[in-house]
Amino acid sequence: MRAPVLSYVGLGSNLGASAETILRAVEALDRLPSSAVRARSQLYRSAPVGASGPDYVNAVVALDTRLTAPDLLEELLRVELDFGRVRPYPNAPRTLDLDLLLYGYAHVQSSRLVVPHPRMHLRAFVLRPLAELAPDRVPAAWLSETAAQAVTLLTETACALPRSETRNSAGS
Ligand SMILES: Nc1ncnc2c1ncn2[C@@H]1O[C@H](COP(=O)(O)OP(=O)(O)OP(=O)(O)O)[C@@H](O)[C@H]1O
Ligand SMILES: Nc1nc2c(c(=O)[nH]1)N=C(CO)CN2
Repeated sequence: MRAPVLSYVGLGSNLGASAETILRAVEALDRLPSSAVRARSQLYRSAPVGASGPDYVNAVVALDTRLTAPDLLEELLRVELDFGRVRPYPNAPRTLDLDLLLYGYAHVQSSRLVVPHPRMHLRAFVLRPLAELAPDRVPAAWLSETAAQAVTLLTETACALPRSETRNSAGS
């Protein structure tokens, strides 16, 4: 059996009940085959970057997975569809966006998947929650270069569901 790989997945939503959607999506990620959510960041609110529309809610999870990176991407795309994701035009508001930010220390470059995520270093809405979970994966220069982007913490009391529990082994 493959050894588990610690990956980091970014979650975003700016359509519907976004905070609740993010928390339910974390539960869906924890149910992925051969995978387990190890930790979830707090939730953050920010204006859309490079787009117009409602504010986003963003978070990051640490996901232990025995799936390959391409298989994990397929699962993420399936979960997005389960949450009603449609793509009418680039950067359109979305019920749920899942980005594979990091897959261990692997570098992946194919027509369908690029890891580390090629725009993560430009996005405070990714770096702030990722730095909570994995400060060693977020260079200080990236944080300072994105410091002007306003990202505010959503209070946990505003969220309907509790933080996900940490589990000890990567799925079955
Ligand atoms: N690391 C990655 N994580 C998620 N999708 C990726 C990744 N690398 C490449 N992709 C590809 O990007 C495609 C389009 O993704 P999507 O429509 O969610 O983009 P987006 O979230 O609007 O923009 P951005 O990629 O800038 O966050 C996916 O179908 C997938 O094949
Ligand atoms: N604040 C914020 N802005 C964005 C986001 C996002 O998740 N949060 N996602 C985008 C495309 O993935 C484009 N812009």
